[in-house]
Amino acid sequence: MSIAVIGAGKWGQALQFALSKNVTCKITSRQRKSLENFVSLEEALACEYLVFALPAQVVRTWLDEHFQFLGQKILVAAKGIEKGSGAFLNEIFAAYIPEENLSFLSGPSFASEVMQGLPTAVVINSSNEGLAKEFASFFPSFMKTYTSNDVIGAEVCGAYKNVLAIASGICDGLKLGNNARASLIARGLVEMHRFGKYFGATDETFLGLSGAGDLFLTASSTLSRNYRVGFFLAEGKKLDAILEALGEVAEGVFTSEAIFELSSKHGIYTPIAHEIALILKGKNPKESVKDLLADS
Ligand SMILES: NC(=O)c1ccc[n+]([C@@H]2O[C@H](COP(=O)([O-])OP(=O)(O)OC[C@H]3O[C@@H](n4cnc5c(N)ncnc54)[C@H](O)[C@@H]3O)[C@@H](O)[C@H]2O)c1
Ligand SMILES: O=P(O)(O)OC[C@H](O)CO
Repeated sequence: MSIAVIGAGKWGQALQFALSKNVTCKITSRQRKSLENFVSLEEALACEYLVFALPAQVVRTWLDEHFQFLGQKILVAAKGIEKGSGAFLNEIFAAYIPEENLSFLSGPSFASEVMQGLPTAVVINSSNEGLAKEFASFFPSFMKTYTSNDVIGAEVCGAYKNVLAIASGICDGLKLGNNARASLIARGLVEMHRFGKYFGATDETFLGLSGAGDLFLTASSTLSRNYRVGFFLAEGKKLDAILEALGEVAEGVFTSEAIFELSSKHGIYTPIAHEIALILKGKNPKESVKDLLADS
């Protein structure tokens, strides 16, 4: 078997590190990097299994410009909803790859901890159970892999938790306390569930690794890029400067806009995500806190 990771950012490198414990895992990116088994894009695309670790917002353009379906089996490792279109990643990939060849990775998984070989549990989500189990079998013993067929639920959880992590960072940046952060995360889980159910997600996904697990992780740690964006926004730093200094993607910044658009279009009650979208457009975080506390 042959497998390659597309994208050599933090997550792509972490996934190659993990997968290389069990199999020879190639990696490629637009800029050549001095990584073991770094290969050309052509060589990567010729592999039987591909793991996509690109930022969600560039996926459609990347597929348009580079991808040719040769029967590859795909594991999408990105988390996000495309702004502008409001498209989920499974919808974007479905235009290029048959559903039975598609799977999606979710769950509480900081790249930096995977790179240390620390215990991690993830979920591989696909309508094709056999494919999910194939990819699950490639992961090393320190990464416990579960499988699920709730692709929509996993996608909503992975994307929405990033927006809630920004909210949690804002809460801590404003020094509102542990009570406030716990309430925010709990209400955020309810809101994420409401949003996911609208699009056909399954209830238990939100109580598992993809939902509560990834939300608790990301909303409670400075290891999260999204949490750090929120924290620095609360301190009055400008978003552009925060992202420049971060040097890595914070998907919640873009997914926030996508959720705002989808919720407005479909009439879904998502007050926390709504306020985060407004804050990212310049609203004072302290005003948002007042509005959320005053909200029914
Ligand atoms: N870092 C983590 O802990 C982690 C864990 C789970 C999931 N993810 C998800 O994985 C995805 C990637 O995150 P990351 O942490 O690797 O981000 P990153 O910022 O570390 O790396 C992103 C990589 O994508 C490349 N890239 C950006 N635009 C591109 C384009 N147009 N064409 C080709 N390559 C492009 C960049 O050069 C960079 O190497 C995100 O959706 C993220 O939410 C990250
Ligand atoms: O650093 P973040 O906020 O993008 O979170 C990384 C992973 O999604 C955690 O599961």
